[in-house]
Amino acid sequence: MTKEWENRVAFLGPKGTFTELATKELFPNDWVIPYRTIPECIEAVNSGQVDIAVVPVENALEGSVPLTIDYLFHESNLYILAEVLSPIEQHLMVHKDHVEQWEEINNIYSHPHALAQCHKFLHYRFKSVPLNQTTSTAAAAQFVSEHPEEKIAAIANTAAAAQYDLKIVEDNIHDFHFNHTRFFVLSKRNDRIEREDHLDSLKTTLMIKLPSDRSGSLHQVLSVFAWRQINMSKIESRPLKTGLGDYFFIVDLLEDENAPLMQGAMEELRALGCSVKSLGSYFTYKQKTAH
Ligand SMILES: O=C(O)C(=O)C[C@]1(C(=O)O)C=C[C@@H](O)C=C1
Repeated sequence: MTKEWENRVAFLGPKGTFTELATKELFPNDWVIPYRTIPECIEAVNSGQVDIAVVPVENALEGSVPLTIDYLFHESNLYILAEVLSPIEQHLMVHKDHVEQWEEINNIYSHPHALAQCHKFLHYRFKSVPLNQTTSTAAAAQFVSEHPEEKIAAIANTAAAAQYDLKIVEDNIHDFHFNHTRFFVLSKRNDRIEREDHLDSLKTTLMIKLPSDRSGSLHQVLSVFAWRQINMSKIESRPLKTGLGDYFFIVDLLEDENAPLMQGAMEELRALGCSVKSLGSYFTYKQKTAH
C-alpha cells in the first residue's frame, strides 16, 4: 500500500539539521526531503520537484543568512507561507571511539553560523584547533561519524548526535543564552499556513529597490511606513550585485499586505519610483522544544 503524502517538503539536510527540526514542527506527517544546500532547496520548489522548502533566514546572534535572502531576490519568485522560530542549542560531539581523549581533537567541523555562535567557547578552549565549515551542522556530524580514525569533533544538536551515533562531550557551548533562528517556509503559491498556535501578528516581507542614487530616498521609503504607523520589525540592505553602492532592502512589517494601509504604502512606494516585491503575509510559529 502506498502512503498518501500531503506535501513534498525540501529542507536543508542531511537528517538532523536544525532546519529539519523546524520543518517537522509544521510538517510532522508530510514527505520531508533533505537537500544539501539552501540554493538546492529553493531550486527544488522553483522546478516543481517539491511543493515547499524550509530554509534558515536569520539567527539572533549572527544575523541574516545571505544565501537565502539573495536567492529569494535574484533567483526565484517564491512566497513565504509561514515562519518558524526555533531555539538553538549547540553541542560539541565526537565519535564514540574518542570519548576518553576528546580534548585531543585536532579539527572541529560545523556550519559557519554554528561556529560563529560558539566563537568564545572555541577561542578559550580550542584556540589553535582549525575550524572547518560544512554545509550544515548535521553534515558535520555525519562527517565525524564517517571518519572514526580521526580525532575530530562536530558542533551540532542532540538530534544529529543521535542520528550519527556520536557522543556529546560538552553541551550548550553557544556563547549567548538567547540563541534563536528564523526559518522561512517557501512556496510558489501566495498563501499562508493558518493554525491555532501561531503568534499574534501577521508579518509581511517586502523586497524594495530604490529608484537610483537620489539623496533622501531611503528616508522617503521609511516615511511611507512611519506616517501610516506600520510597525517595521526588520530592515536590511543587500548588494544588488550590479555595482558598488547598489543595494536592495528587505523589510519586515507587522501588517497584512491586503490591509488598505499596506496597499496604500506599496502604491506610494511605486509612485516614488521604487520597485516593490511582496513575499506575502504569514504567521510565525514557535518551535516548542530545543535540541
Ligand atoms: O546547519 C543546520 O543545522 C541548519 O539548519 C542551518 C543553520 C543556519 O543556517 O543558521 C540553522 C540554525 C543554526 O543557526 C545553525 C545553522
